[in-house]
Amino acid sequence: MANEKLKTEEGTNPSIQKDAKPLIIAGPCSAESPQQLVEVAQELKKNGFVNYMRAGVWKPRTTPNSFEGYGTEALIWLNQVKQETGMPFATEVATERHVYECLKFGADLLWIGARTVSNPFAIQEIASALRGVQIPVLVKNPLSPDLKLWEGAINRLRLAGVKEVGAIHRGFTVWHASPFRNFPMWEVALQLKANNPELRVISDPSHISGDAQYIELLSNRAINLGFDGLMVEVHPNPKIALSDAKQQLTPNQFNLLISNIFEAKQANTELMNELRAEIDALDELLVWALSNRMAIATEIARVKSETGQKIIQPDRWNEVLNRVIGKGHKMGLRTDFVKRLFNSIHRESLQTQEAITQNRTEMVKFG
Ligand SMILES: O=C(O)C(=O)C[C@]1(C(=O)O)C=C[C@@H](O)C=C1
Repeated sequence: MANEKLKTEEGTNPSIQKDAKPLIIAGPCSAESPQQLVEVAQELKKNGFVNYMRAGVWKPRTTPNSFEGYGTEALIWLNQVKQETGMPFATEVATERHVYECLKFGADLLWIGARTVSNPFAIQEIASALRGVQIPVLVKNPLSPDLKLWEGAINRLRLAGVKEVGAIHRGFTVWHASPFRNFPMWEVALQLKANNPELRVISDPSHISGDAQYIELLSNRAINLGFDGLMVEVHPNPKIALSDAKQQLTPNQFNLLISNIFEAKQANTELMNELRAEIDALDELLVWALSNRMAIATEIARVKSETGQKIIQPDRWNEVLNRVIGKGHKMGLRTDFVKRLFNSIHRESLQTQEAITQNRTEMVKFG
């Protein structure tokens, strides 16, 4: 991968504090077995961009009898995988007990899901359980586009003393036909960012789309809008996933996604810098040319005042204008633009000349 600068540094304690690097969290929707977790952790480690491996342990499911996660047993697996691979892990908590279990088994980051964030009692319970503990916590947006409720949950954690709080945009639940599972309503998350410039806000294209085919599109959109990172679901074999099979990427698809987004972005930045440097150089030439032109107009003004010629010379000006319009046309410039630009230069030239001749008349009168 070309974009070495953005890679996570080996051995550094991952943090969610704002810095230049994107915060990347990836991994399966649910922790399904120790083998599944080792396999995905090794792949994510190889990718080099991933700060935390995600895996759901307790799954708040919409429909009863869906797979609800392996609970504490899965935390034991995650802890072992972390020892083996060195990959820090993140999981979702919804109750006080979840927080205690996660802390006991060495979770490195916690997130709070949309359903839980929608309930201030649940958030307060989690915030109180986190008092005095330093672990990064990310708060997903609530189910409805209620910015105050989202900010309220973030503030409850801050008031409990959690220093590293961030946010995850996972879209909003709507009742209408849409290609996406959730409605992105980017403006809500952007407003959260605007209100809290220090807050790291990442996007979760897997939950917004509910469909692996839209993840690149949504990830690109998020990064271009200035989100601070991504949370993406990755499974060694999505087809057999126990939850959200349709929205999980294979490790290869994930590697491609990351290289497409960040390498393309870096290439774009380099190209932009080169192009802007060229514009700067040309602007300097323009200013140099304008300043020289004005110096010559000043010289002409002196000659005019000595020989009694009028400052404005319509015939000469038409000649100048037609020549530059003709040249401009050949070089792809619109006539209207060249006309406006040169008429403005002419006005400045006339003003400069008037000031000069005025001065000279006064000098003759009084001096
Ligand atoms: O050619 C002149 O007489 C000038 O003073 C120069 C200039 C110009 O800026 O190009 C300025 C005023 C005239 O109306 C025509 C042309």
